[in-house]
Amino acid sequence: MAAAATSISLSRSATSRRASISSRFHQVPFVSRHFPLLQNPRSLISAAASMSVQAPHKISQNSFLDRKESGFLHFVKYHGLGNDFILVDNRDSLEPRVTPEQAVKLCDRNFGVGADGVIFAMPGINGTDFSMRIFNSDGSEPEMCGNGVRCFARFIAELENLRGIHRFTVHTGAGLIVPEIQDDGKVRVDMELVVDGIPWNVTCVSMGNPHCITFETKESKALQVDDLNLAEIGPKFEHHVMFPARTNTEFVQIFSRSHLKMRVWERGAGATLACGTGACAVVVAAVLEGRSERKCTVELPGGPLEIEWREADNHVYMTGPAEVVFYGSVPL
Ligand SMILES: N[C@H](CCC[C@H](N)C(=O)O)C(=O)O
Repeated sequence: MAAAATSISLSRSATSRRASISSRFHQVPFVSRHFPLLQNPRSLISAAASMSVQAPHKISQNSFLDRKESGFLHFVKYHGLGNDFILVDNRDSLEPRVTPEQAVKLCDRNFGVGADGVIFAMPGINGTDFSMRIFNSDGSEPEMCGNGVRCFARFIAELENLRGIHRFTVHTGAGLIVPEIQDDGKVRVDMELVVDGIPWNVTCVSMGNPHCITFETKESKALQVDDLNLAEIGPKFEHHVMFPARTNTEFVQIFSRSHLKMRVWERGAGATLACGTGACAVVVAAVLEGRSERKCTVELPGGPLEIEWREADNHVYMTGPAEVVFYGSVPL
């Protein structure tokens, strides 16, 4: 186990960096560290033990970001409200330069750098400016990460030396994300769901089974549910990468604050005439979005259901008919 030479160089944080780091880091010198890609966490200890602290000298963040020595992982540590990540410049390849197993070691807070995940800034895909992949600290790979994408945006701004307000497109496992760096250094991300190239405003509700409810696309401010081609759009929601277990999808039109109309594309069943859990999820979403009262009539293609999300006990009550169609016997 070769102890790798690791050096720490201290430098004052540059003014522009202060804009991107929360105030509690305002006076702390920026510490840049680069760790050789080690085979096991013990090596990190020997590397840490053998590290020599050079006399503090100023490095520009650009010179650090330009470091390319092979055999080392050069990274920048970011956090979004304490959710912290190791950010890696991977713009030269769509293959992460760190494996999930190495990510686990790097994220180890005792034997590694310590982080909630490793995020890779990669080349764009299908015309986007960049793509982002992330490994969790357990080595698994999520489709997306809200705090992470803000850190990603700040990292891109450093790498690309962007100043002021900037928006760029990022391909992620959850589809297209468009972060916007604001002039105060904060990052705004539109977390809409892009399905078939169209941004939809959605609210997702679990009734024990997953439901994705939408009242509008970003462009058109209200759905006319009878005009929708469910056979075309339904499967694109059901199989969207955002829903690894797939989802039921309810498309809703508001007639009044107590009268909603919905059509449903069910997971595993397609367009059905009625969906009880879906109607319940619709009322929960409508209340959460401030669109309806807690007690509504939900009109489905097969007929109405009375739904109440009762404030007193937080239960959702569904009232509706159930009728015999016929009696039958079949040979098995
Ligand atoms: N039709 C059922 C919902 C079935 C949901 C199923 N399609 C799923 O995969 O969750 C209902 O009335 O609640």
